[in-house]
Amino acid sequence: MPLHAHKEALLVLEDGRTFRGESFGAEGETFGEAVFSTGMTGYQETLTDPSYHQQVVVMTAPHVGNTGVNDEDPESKKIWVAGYVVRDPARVSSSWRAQRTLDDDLRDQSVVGISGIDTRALTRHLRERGAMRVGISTIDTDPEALLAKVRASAEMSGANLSEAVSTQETYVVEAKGEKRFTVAALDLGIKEMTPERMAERGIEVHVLPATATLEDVKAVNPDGLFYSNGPGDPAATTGQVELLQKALAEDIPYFGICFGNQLFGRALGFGTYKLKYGHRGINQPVMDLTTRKVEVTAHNHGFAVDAPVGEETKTEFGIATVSHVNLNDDCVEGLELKDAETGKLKGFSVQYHPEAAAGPHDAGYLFDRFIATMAKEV
Ligand SMILES: NC(=O)CC[C@H](N)C(=O)O
Repeated sequence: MPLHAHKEALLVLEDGRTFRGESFGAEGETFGEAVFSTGMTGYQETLTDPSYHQQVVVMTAPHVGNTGVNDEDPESKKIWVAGYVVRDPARVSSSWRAQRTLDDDLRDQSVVGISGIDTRALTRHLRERGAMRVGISTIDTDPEALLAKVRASAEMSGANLSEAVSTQETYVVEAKGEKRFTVAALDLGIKEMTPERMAERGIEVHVLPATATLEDVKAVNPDGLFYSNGPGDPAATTGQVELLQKALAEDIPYFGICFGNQLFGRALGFGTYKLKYGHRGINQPVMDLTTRKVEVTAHNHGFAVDAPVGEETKTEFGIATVSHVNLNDDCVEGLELKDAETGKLKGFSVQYHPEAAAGPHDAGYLFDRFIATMAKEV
């Protein structure tokens, strides 16, 4: 299937750097935070990850769209990225699983993209100057005019976005085989693979809206509480931090992924901060400080927890420690909370993605650790 005939498109960064390319996907104008993903595979999963809400994703992989689009790989019901920047879109989709082209999907879902961009130069710019706001337009190709709109657009710092992407209604993902545990999972932007990974281990997952209360959580009679990944600034997501504190005070075992790690950190009294350009890709090396084992892991985060590595922190809920660190930049990648008296694990979280779609499955053991925590075995 050939690409549609394309017209000129313009990309302008907040600091004034400008790139010219061609329209890819929908025509129009879009704004967001420019971030780059280094994943060489998994563009469908990236596009449909709700954590990318209000972000314009730059793909460092030079060829995007080669295997087209299917209805099996998405991580949610729609494409969430605010815009999409690629070097060279595939002219032909080639896979027995392909149902449509990527270009068609972007058009159908009104996602504005740009192709023909020197994504290597753009990525180096973001790496050196940091993530920043960006605009893409096929209708206003005057750089000065677009720059003014970029500078007037919303910032990621201070943005509370999880409620906008969350389910409105609770739904249940049934356990596969024998049901062993019930988990209340707060949907802050959950990816479909996460309840799936729990269900295949015998967990019945009740996915709750981001606005759920402690009563809603307890109504499920859960063995454990889970917080998902999600978009936005953890410092702006206060209601969910309060809910987590109440659950920890009631000794409900906890597991959090990505945003769920940042909110766990805040619930324990640590701060969070914005990374210069974040981690987005599927080959980030992380060390488990307990076992000293290194995992290759999938990431998508722009914020991180500020907690001391190698030190115990006394909190009102127990003793907190940093469990995992990133070997590229020493950033905190996991937290653990133990009961001050018994030393039993009360909760833990990781900044990366053990459900890994796309990505390596090195960190899949963390779902088993959640089961062991709920079973009070660790
Ligand atoms: N994938 C996520 O959960 C991202 C968390 C948060 N929005 C960040 O960018 O750091």
